[in-house]
Amino acid sequence: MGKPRVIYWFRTDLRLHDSPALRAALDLDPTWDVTHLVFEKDTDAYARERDRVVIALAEKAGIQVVSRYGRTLWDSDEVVAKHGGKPTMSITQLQAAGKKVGEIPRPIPAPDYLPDPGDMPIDFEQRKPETEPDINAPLRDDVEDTYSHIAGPQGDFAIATLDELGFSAAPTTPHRGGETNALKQLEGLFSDEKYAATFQKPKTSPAAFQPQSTTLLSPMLHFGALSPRLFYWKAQDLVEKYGKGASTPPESLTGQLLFRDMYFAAYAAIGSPFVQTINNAYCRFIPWHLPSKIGETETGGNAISGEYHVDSPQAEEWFVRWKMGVTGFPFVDAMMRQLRIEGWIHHLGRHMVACFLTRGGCYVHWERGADVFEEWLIDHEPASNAGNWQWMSCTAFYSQYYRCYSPIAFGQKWDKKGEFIRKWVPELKNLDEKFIYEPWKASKAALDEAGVIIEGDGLHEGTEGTYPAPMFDFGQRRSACIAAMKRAYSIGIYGNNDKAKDGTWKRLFEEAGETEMEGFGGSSSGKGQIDQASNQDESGKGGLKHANQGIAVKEGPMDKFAKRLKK
Ligand SMILES: Cc1cc2nc3c(=O)[nH]c(=O)nc-3n(C[C@H](O)[C@H](O)[C@H](O)COP(=O)(O)OP(=O)(O)OC[C@H]3O[C@@H](n4cnc5c(N)ncnc54)[C@H](O)[C@@H]3O)c2cc1C
Repeated sequence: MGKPRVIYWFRTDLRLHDSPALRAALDLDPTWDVTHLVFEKDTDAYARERDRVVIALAEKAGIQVVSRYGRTLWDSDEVVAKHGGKPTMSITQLQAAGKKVGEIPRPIPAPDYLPDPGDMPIDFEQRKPETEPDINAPLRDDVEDTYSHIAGPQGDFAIATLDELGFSAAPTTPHRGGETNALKQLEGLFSDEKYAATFQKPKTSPAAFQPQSTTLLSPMLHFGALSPRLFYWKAQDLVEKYGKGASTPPESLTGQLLFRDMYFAAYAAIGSPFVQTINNAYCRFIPWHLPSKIGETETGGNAISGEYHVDSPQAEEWFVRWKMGVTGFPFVDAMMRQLRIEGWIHHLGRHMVACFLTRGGCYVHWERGADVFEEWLIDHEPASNAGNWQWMSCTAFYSQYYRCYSPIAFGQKWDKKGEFIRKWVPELKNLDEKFIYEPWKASKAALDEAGVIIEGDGLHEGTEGTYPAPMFDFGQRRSACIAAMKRAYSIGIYGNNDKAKDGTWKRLFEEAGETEMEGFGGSSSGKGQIDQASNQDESGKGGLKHANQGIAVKEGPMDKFAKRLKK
């Protein structure tokens, strides 16, 4: 037999350093006569499903498949196996199971060379994949060109550019990816030994910008431009060298990476129900507003469909205003605008806006918030996103629902003068710091002096300097939410309970005196529902005021959605 010919499938590992799968491919000493397919293991539910199909096809074609884990500190499946097949629901469970798996492997060096693929004849039939429905259609200005040629639009196997994907707008995020940047960022982080060795997450400010107070390495980890093991061992070695005063998990840098592994292992154990309530035995059922529509999977199971029921027009309006960063609570709005433009916000900022949308304000389903994060985060990770939304909404991992973030006091704790708000909510940039978190309390004279008009709902074009009044009384909403959470906890059903699935939960909650769900079920016939996936154009007048004045933001489906809501 001749030398092996290997296709290496870059997926969750856009790097050369510490890539066990790439190493395995190179160890085959390939000649490029395809005999092997090699890729990094991915335990996300959709990836497992895809890989099952790919592996079957490859084996049928006589191609050997090799895969290695490298996306997490430990192989998530091994962690689950050492945890009795169960999901890791706390960092201590993860640590205990990880210990049984063994020491986190040290990173392996980048290869010295990559073999030249040489001649790659591609004179075979190209079967173009189905591209409908195209959920990005509203954002494209041009046709997607990715499949015009089997070796990519230019025929050179390069990654498609934004233009080639049909997007002409320039990216709004200032953050840039790639392994070179990732390693430079890592080096910068560890050059400040005191910062890295004594890092305590709860002491980092969500309002800090230029620079932010945490590492901002999450997008690099998401794309695999940075190996989590390299990051871990840099941090761990430094802590050992630093000695007294060094921080420890869960607050330390290593602790942050352990949280990441905890969510990955939880997802690996639970599978697709992990990213939803329905069928998820570990996620509490709470009758939030705007629940997902449930569809049937190919295997006959239930899965959220990406669309949702509008049980309450009021909650729908709150949700849209939350997403657009026009709630009238400046700290929440600043966070949501940073998220929309930059694709990243600080962890405690995520806490703040997630609590506000769910159990500490709007009582809107955490799955709605997770959808928005999925769309906008540049570090979006299904395991971390769903897991953290469950944590913050007190449906899993965490249960202290009576502890809510105040959109006023919490921001003031970090940023008395409101500099973060001034950056992201420029309508308020000249407002006295006494009112920057609560502009509705400012006197007419103070508002006039700052050129601010408090008016409207923020969803429509207004006079320059117009900022909306708060969309509700926060104190009242917090009390209503805590009372509703208390009832839901006492009823105590989970996503795999039949009552959660067949609708009989409703009677249970009515009997317990639940009023938060008024109007629930009113639109399940389809009336009043808004199909999020719809990309039909409509001619809503009075264009949406873009939340970030002076910053070009492309109108997305949600903008159209918001206009339609107001029509
Ligand atoms: C509602 C909500 C949704 C979130 N969605 C995501 C997501 O989609 N993708 C994502 O990577 N993180 C998510 N997080 C976790 C966390 O907010 C981000 O990982 C972190 O803010 C990234 O910034 P950083 O790299 O500066 O973090 P650092 O504090 O510097 O931490 C270093 C690394 O540890 C990991 N990490 C830290 N905290 C967590 C955590 N709580 N959960 C999982 N990993 C963590 C990240 O990979 C991060 O890059 C979410 C948090 C919340 C509250």
